Amino acid sequence: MTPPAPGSPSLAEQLKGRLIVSCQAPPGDPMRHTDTLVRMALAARSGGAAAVRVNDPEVVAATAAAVDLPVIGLWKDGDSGVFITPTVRHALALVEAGATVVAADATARPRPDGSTFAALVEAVHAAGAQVMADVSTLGEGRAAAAQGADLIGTTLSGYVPGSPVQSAPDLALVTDLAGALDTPVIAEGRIATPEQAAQALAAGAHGVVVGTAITAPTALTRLFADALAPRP
Ligand SMILES: CC(=O)N[C@H](C=O)[C@@H](O)[C@H](O)[C@H](O)COP(=O)(O)O
Repeated sequence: MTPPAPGSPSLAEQLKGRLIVSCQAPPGDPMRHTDTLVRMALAARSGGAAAVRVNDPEVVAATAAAVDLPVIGLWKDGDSGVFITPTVRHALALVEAGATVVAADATARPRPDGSTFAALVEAVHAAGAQVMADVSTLGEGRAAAAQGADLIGTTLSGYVPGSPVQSAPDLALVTDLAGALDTPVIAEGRIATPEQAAQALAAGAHGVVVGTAITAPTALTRLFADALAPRP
């Protein structure tokens, strides 16, 4: 990670009031192809995104090389428990690949190697990058901020045990986090329209991540196809 040139805006300044596009594809999806995901990131840049959020060190490296935007990198390893950048090893691989920010699960659940979120923050900072804490509750957001996270994202609201499944963005959590913390809050999860993105900013978000609504043609096609001919 190269530090910003003197006088250049900080990452938080670059993200203030702006859109971050999540360019990811689930396992088995035809779009899960590094060059394709890089093309999506380039399109996001052309469309006005201030940063991109990208999964897997290989995709982070290819995106950082090709796209002139901050890359928020994560590494999904597994599909249960803490699997978004679960360990320090995963986090440092993302920094090595060129991530400006490492996004990591900061829920209260145990990490697979018994490490702590605080240790991950310390290691990423020592390597010269920043940390986005993916949380599901106000308490997790407070804890992550106290442990030194640079950004707090509502990413995991609705996706962990005890967090009610929702179809809309969790703007109440955005409001609560923004009211309680000095650390910038990033609204993420189920933001499906430009109006919802604007509502997230109005609720106090510093920036807004949109994924599926922009970069997931398989899921979007399914919405339309199912509306015409619902599957059994
Ligand atoms: C819960 C989880 O694993 N979220 C992931 C985090 O990186 C991604 O699968 C989401 O697409 C991303 O958060 C953006 O959200 P949405 O696609 O709803 O705009």
